[in-house]
Amino acid sequence: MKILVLNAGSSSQKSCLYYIPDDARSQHISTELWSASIDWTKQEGMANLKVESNGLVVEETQATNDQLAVMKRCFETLCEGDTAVLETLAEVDFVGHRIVHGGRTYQQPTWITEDVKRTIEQLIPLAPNHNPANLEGIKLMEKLLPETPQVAVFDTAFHSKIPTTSAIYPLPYQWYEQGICRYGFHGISHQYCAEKTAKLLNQDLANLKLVTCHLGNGASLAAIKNGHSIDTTMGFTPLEGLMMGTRCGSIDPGIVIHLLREKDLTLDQVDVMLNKESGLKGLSGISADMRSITTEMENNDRAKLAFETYIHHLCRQIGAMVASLEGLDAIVFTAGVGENSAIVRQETCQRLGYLGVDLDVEKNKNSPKNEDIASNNSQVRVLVIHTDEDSAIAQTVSQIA
Ligand SMILES: Nc1ncnc2c1ncn2[C@@H]1O[C@H](COP(=O)(O)OP(=O)(O)O)[C@@H](O)[C@H]1O
Ligand SMILES: CC(=O)OP(=O)(O)O
Ligand SMILES: [Mg+2]
Repeated sequence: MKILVLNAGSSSQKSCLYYIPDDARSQHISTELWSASIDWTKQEGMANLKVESNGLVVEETQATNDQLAVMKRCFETLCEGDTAVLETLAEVDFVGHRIVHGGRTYQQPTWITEDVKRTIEQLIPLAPNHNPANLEGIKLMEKLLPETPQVAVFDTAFHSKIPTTSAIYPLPYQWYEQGICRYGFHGISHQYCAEKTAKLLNQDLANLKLVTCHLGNGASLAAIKNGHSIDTTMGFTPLEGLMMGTRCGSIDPGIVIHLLREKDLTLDQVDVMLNKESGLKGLSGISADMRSITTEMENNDRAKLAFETYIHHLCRQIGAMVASLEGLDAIVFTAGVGENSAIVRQETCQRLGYLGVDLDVEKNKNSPKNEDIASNNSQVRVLVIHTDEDSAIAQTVSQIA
């Protein structure tokens, strides 16, 4: 079967077409026929489209703010030009979507119906940077592939069984009953990385205590014990936890009350500030992109401050996850920053020496994918894993199809 996967992140739209032989569904075998990514962040009003298939890499830059038009163009390349791998789009058997917020309603992969779309829409206030793009993706696919069944795979699902003490906020209990609780995100990635880690270490996932660090534009940690998420840094929305590209992560909620009450900021202004103008971008005044921060920090104090604060928050919250796990066998780095920034891993691991973490600095320098980069003496393994949320979604779809 051929499965098209759509994964809308806060800074990018990634899509992949997989072929999974019918007799190999349970064996986690898939072939990637085509992949595309759209980067919305390179320059205001510009979208960068990169398509890979047939051994080619084709890049296009579109000068537009019309995200739907860029997405349409992206899917045209499945059937047109040198990157074509299909005669017609109708050859796609199923479409799988990463849906960021599933709330309490959806904790399993789910066939997309009008009800499912309505719930995704109702959850927009809880994931304003993601659920709208997810819904757009579903609607576009309904137009392009009206006969093709679509499946929603939820980023919240993996965390849906975390213990109540991790899930509940110490607010009046009625709010918990009304669904104000920790949902956690990046679950597809955290679960994929945990399974991959167990394979790479040749150990049973049931015996491992892991902290998975998903450091992309959005960033979160998960504490994984016996293969289950038992704690995570993102919460009711993808705003809590680590300092991120443009999001502040955890701050004193009193600041929000103060800004609204004393500083005459409107609710929308505070929302934009916390979600889009904070984090690396807010502190540095330069960029949300870790590449620019690490390049600039040699000569720029604010870039250096942004970097050091990022590492401080990361290490502090890794400590919190280790406390929840009551131990640690491995730390896993993944996603854009986690996979590619040697300096982020090095600075982090250096500060975690007290936990018995000892990095092989030479191995770390090359950012090897799917490898253990801890020294032989390290009491804790350190892995860099290329998160393949998309193939994980395709596998999930193939198992329910
Ligand atoms: N070589 C690199 N060094 C440091 N950071 C990088 C590198 N490549 C990508 N990144 C970071 O990864 C981020 C994107 O991560 P990604 O996981 O693709 O994000 P998302 O899915 O949230 O859109 C970019 O904002 C950039 O900061
Ligand atoms: C949930 C979330 O923050 O996702 P992303 O990192 O893809 O923006
Ligand atoms: Mg992502």
